[in-house]
Amino acid sequence: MAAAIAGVFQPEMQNLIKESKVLLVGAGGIGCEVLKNLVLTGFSELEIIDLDTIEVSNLNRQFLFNKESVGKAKSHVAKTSVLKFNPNVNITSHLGDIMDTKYGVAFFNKFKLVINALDNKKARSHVNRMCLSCDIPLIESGTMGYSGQVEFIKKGVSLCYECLPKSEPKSYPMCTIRNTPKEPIHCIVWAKFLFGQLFGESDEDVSVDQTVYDGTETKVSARQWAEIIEYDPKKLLEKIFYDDIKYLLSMESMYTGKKVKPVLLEPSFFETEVVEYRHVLDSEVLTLEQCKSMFLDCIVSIKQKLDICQNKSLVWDKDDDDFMNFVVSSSNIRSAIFNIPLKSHFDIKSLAGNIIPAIATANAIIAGQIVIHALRILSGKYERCQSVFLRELPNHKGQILVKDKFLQKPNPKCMVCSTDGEIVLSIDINNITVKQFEELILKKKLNMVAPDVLVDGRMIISSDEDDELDLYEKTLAEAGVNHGSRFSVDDYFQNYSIKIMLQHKEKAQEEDPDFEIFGNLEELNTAEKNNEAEPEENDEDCLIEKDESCVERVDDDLSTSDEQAHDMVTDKKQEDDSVIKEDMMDSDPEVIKVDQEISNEEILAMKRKADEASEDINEAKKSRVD
Ligand SMILES: Nc1ncnc2c1ncn2[C@@H]1O[C@H](COP(=O)(O)OP(=O)(O)OP(=O)(O)O)[C@@H](O)[C@H]1O
Ligand SMILES: [Zn+2]
Repeated sequence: MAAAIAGVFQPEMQNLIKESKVLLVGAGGIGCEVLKNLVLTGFSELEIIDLDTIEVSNLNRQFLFNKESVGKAKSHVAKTSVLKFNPNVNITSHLGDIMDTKYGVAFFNKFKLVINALDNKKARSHVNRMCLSCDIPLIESGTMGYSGQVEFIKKGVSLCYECLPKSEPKSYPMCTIRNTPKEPIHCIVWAKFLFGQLFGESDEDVSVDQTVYDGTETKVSARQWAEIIEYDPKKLLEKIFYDDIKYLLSMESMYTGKKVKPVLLEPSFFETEVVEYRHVLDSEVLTLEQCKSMFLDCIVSIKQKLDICQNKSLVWDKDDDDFMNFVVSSSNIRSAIFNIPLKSHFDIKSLAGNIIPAIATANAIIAGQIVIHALRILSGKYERCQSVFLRELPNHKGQILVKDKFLQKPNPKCMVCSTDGEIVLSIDINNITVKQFEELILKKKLNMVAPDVLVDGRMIISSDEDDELDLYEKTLAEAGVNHGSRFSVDDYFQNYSIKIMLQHKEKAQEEDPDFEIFGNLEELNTAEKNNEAEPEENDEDCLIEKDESCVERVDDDLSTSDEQAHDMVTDKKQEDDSVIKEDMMDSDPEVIKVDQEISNEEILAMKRKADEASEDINEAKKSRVD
């Protein structure tokens, strides 16, 4: 089935297709489709990289793989499969991480075009930087359920991947989770934390500590108490769903205003016999009595698993029936206490596992569009490579595949693709070590791989192991960093530099964010003024983050249409403050807001343009929140 492109394309284009070396990053859902399309279109010089091996769950949509491929490298199997369609193609496959330093500038420079078919922001940001640095056009893509998008990225020509703020995974205030849940998801998140607290490494404690009356009245953690009572299911039930609730109710001030007060379950609930629940379909909602019975049963089974587990710590997994039952039963009992509707096993599994099913058709449509972009890029028609969006529902014109009217220009204030990138870091210099600064801010937040840092001309972090700087365990203050110091940060691997201006801000209380990043000083001052003017009544400072494990990148609300050309407007909720706040003591960020600066004036100007261009501005405002 070798590609026959003679007669389809002009001779010059045929040569470009045959000779242009293309790198495909990711051989998953979109990657497999793209590879097949490239090969069938006549592309003949391809390299593909993926760090993963094939799992059974990939087989429903990653059709270059079959049962025999399970456990083998995705990139190698994908290569072998497509060679059957067209054996005249030269494909090199790599089993590896694209962020590995062996895939540096020399590797990227070989390619005429790079295509991202990835599933995480970190790798996407990295490839974005490599392509900007090598000035290679990049096609960025993503799908989520029925939605998807394709974007063209070229240095100085278009927006880069990091030009606009990205929506962060949905997060919930920790205080809401602990004390004032309002929606089923709050109880589901709480139940997962409870699992961690009782059986695993606790991220957050959601059940109160206990006093043990053993003559000494010792205060012990809920986990220690559970061990003391040998995970007696009935005692746990009573503690979690009665004693803890009574404790919450004792804190009068907690339930002022609109906050829903929990209602104590009748003591008889804890006494009654167990009922049968196993016949209930996953799509049906259990009764409260059935939830109780399920809870009692799964505690016994989980305890058995804990006993045989070597390190005495379990990790919650949606695919373990007992673990899942724990979350179903305990989240539903808590919902009943807070007058929140109960949910079915099926719904809770989707919410708890953050599962958005991958749709093969969405991947196929996006992959088709990627190849159309690739052809336009090769023929230099950059202006025709506007972003394309696959919508879950048709727009007012009945279209599901819509594109921006114009190619968006780079954001002059982008901290990645603009030449004068400088950001302001507000942090307590006595409360962070040089090592934490490197790991949590430079690598984790700013996506660098191997940074070198000079402060006021003095090196404090080096990517060269031979440089023995010996400062890593020191705080920034001890390493000679002051309020107003300027960091010059270079990542030679990514060929990326940024200046960071440091503002010392004492961490007054535990809940204060450990650091904040602002686009510039003006923004910092505005944020500070706002803080002074309106102290946040809410519990925003103790947010937790939802898993994003299964979510590929995509616009949350793809309501773009042809006319809604300039809707690079972010969702109004996000544009309020372009700040990153993060708790660096946790491995996971506690609070994240969007980074990078787009001034309000710019946003207004964009909105005005969108107004002019669109018949339906309301729809436009909702879109583009990736
Ligand atoms: N840093 C990286 N280097 C190389 N490949 C990567 C990197 N990060 C992610 N990938 C690959 O990108 C692909 C993305 O594909 P996809 O979104 O379909 O994910 P998947 O893991 O195949 O499916 P799912 O997550 O739904 O089970 C995966 O095969 C993944 O291994
Ligand atoms: Zn940019």
